[in-house]
Amino acid sequence: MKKKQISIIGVPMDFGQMRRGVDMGPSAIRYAGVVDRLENLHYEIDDLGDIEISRPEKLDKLSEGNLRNLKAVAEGNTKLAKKIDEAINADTFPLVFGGDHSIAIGTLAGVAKHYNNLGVIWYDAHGDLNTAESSPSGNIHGMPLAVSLGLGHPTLTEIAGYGPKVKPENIVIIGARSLDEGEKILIKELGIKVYTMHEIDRIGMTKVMEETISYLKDRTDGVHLSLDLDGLDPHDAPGVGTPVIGGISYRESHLAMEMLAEAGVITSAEFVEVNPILDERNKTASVAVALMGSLFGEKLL
Ligand SMILES: NC(=[NH2+])NCCC[C@H](N)C(=O)O
Ligand SMILES: [Mn+2]
Ligand SMILES: [Mn+2]
Repeated sequence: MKKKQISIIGVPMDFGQMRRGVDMGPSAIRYAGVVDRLENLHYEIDDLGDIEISRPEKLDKLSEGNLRNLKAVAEGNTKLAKKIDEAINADTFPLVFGGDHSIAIGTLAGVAKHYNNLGVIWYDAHGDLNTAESSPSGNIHGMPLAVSLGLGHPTLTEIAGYGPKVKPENIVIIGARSLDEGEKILIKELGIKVYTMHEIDRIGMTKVMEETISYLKDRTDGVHLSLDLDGLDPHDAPGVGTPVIGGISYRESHLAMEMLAEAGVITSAEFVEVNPILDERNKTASVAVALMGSLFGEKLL
């Protein structure tokens, strides 16, 4: 990691899906000791606190078409994009805690304008490539990657006043094992690079990360890591809203983070979908913090 200063930004957002509790993710991750962990690695940490997200009880849950809570999701992400922008202008590394994965819309809106060719590693069981038309659920947390490609409702694709944020050839999805039909079509049409669980089983995480790193190094000038905890197997990360069995192991995930640290390619990161209500004694938040340790260069010896 190039920058020695990290800005932590919490996003207690749960409007991108239907299970309450994921808004407590940022607290759970802090409680699991993230600041000490990163300070021990000699980073200077500035915890900027949480983005203000309206409470659902107060909200007129304005949905549009098949886009649940569209207005609330757009509002939160607009604020987030601004905060990210400030963190990067202050020459710090933005480290974002979710919240559901719809917050990647705001993170990428804030990050992408600082790069000509931003790369994205999407570590996830899902593709999150749905649009209102293809989504089986209407949940916006299943859409952020499509939105960042410029596909979807303009209220989302134009956040921060520009779009698209990323190019399909600069994206690598790792850990996919649950894709909707429309997502599969889009992946083929756009030629997005995907390592499904099949490839991870077959060639191993070492090869997957070697290939990912050299692929992105060649074509990008910065790489954002968007890590959905449901990319991991539910055995290791049970506290998520949309678990899918047969996922990436704790060990493989550490290896992936260690290889990213060694390569020094990551320029911003977010850890999302931690839901303490569904968790077992804060296990998933602790796993997230352990992975952040590896991402920022922690070693045993
Ligand atoms: N970030 C997530 N956990 N996304 C899950 C998405 C699930 C499903 N593909 C949907 O669109 O509803
Ligand atoms: Mn997911
Ligand atoms: Mn996701």
